[in-house]
Amino acid sequence: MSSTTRRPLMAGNWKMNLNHLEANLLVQKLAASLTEKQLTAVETVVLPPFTDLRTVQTAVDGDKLLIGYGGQDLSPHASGAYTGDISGPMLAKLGCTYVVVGHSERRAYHNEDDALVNAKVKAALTHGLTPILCVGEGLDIREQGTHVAHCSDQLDGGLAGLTPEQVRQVVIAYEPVWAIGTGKTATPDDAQEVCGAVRQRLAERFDQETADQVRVLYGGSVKASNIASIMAQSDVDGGLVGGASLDAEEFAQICRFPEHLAR
Ligand SMILES: O=C(CO)COP(=O)(O)O
Repeated sequence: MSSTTRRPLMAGNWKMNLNHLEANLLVQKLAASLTEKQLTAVETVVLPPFTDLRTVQTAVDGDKLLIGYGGQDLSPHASGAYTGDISGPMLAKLGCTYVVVGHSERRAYHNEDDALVNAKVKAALTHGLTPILCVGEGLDIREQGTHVAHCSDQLDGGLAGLTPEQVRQVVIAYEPVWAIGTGKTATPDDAQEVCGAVRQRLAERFDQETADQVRVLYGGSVKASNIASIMAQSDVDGGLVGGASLDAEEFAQICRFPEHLAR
């Protein structure tokens, strides 16, 4: 399967930004900035903070917007005494289709290791959510030149114990930590090197059909000005966009990256 048969996915990770009123405004503006043709060609998803999800659901359902949404994290547990956590069934009930798992900020600030990330991937799948499993190396690993092995290990850990059928429902995001929020984007070749290696690893660990079907995103200082060159890489199927997704027009421009969708 070539990259042209995998539907491009642009996901806006709002991180800890925007209250529910601002969320409503941004979703409405985003939908108004994109045509039905554009929203059909490129799957467009927002990943707001938990406190905004009900508002986003109301906006999307009320106006039948062709925009998907999801959470930025989930508990590995379905319910129980886990103060402060949010479960897969709660996200699914709000109409979420996606959930980010193993973002480098969760790994760094909440000590999430591959075993926990793996449990969260499994919880997401159990509750009908598509996990966006993040992998990526820090600057030290990049400078040592061991970034491909590092990302492959995170991939193996995150997908441990899954069947090929389950892996086909997962989205992988390669986010080099040194490129997140720094304005320092990986070159298109850097993005392709690791996204290609991720796909190759999926073929080795699972099977070729799985590797061909799974969408692999790039994330790290994606902007309207650099998305086209990143998307020109054969193994990059979309973007996981942080800062630039907080501006409706910039994110809409990112979603219009294919030349024929520009107008
Ligand atoms: O972490 C990211 C998305 O999950 C990337 O963030 P920036 O686009 O702000 O660099």
